[in-house]
Amino acid sequence: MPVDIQRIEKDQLSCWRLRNEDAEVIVAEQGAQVLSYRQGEAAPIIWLSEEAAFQAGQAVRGGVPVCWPWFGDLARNPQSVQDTYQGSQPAPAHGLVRNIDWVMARSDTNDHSVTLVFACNRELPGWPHAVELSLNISLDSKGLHLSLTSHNRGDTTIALSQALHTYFAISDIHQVTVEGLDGRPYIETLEDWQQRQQQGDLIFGGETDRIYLDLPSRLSLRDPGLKRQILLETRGSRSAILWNPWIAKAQRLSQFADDAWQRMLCIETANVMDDVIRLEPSASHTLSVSISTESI
Ligand SMILES: O=P(O)(O)OC[C@H]1O[C@H](O)[C@H](O)[C@@H](O)[C@@H]1O
Repeated sequence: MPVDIQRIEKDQLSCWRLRNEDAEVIVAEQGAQVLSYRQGEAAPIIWLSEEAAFQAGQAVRGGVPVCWPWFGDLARNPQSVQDTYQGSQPAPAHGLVRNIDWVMARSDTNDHSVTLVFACNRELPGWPHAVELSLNISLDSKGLHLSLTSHNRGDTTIALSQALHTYFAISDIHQVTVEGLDGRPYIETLEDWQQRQQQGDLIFGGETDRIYLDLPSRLSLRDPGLKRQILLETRGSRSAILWNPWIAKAQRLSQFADDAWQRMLCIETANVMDDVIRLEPSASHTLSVSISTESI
């Protein structure tokens, strides 16, 4: 089966389109952000907002933004992560790399798979640390594989939090279930960051913004409406954020239709809270997720 890599433009953003058999992935150089992933005529697997704007310097709503070298609000991170930022400007949410250009450093194709490697080795404002960052994006007959590697080239230990902030496309938020969380501790960020424990599978009945800890390597998103489950296999991660803005927050989000909360769910493969990374000099860490689907 032919595999194919093509450079395309989406408004102001330079992108790459990877195709393999009947699957297609589009990645923007800005942020090395996967924008979309679909297999054949089926509904997209990764969600991209119908109001997405492809503007330089602005993270695109949907796809897989890379959050690095911290996740979320820096002030909510462990002190060791907060201490790495020395900027005079307020620390931006989700770190420093999601709206700057990365470099497409390498591509590989063979009969069955296609891989792009993006690198981000720029100096980051307020973050004077020699950590090389790369994202490997690989499409094969099993699915889409993302691996984010941080390599400490400096001589001090650096603490990082991070996430592959994946937006999944779903039929209806009221009908989907996330399996693999039962019995796991989580932080309910909407109730004063209380620590709780998940009972059973996760279903959705309101705004959700939770940090799950101590996770197994496999989660699944069951979607009876689309007759499929999306499987996530992770490596180098024990934490994930489960996020859906629901009705009121949807109206405040940029590039987000008022009713889009019904059709998306973020499962963000992460290293946050007690799962942050301590990267010693010369050490590297890889955070990976493999995304595939099965019929149900
Ligand atoms: O609007 P953004 O900066 O892209 O953030 C979108 C969302 O990301 C994460 O999932 C956080 O847990 C949410 O609290 C946040 O609203």
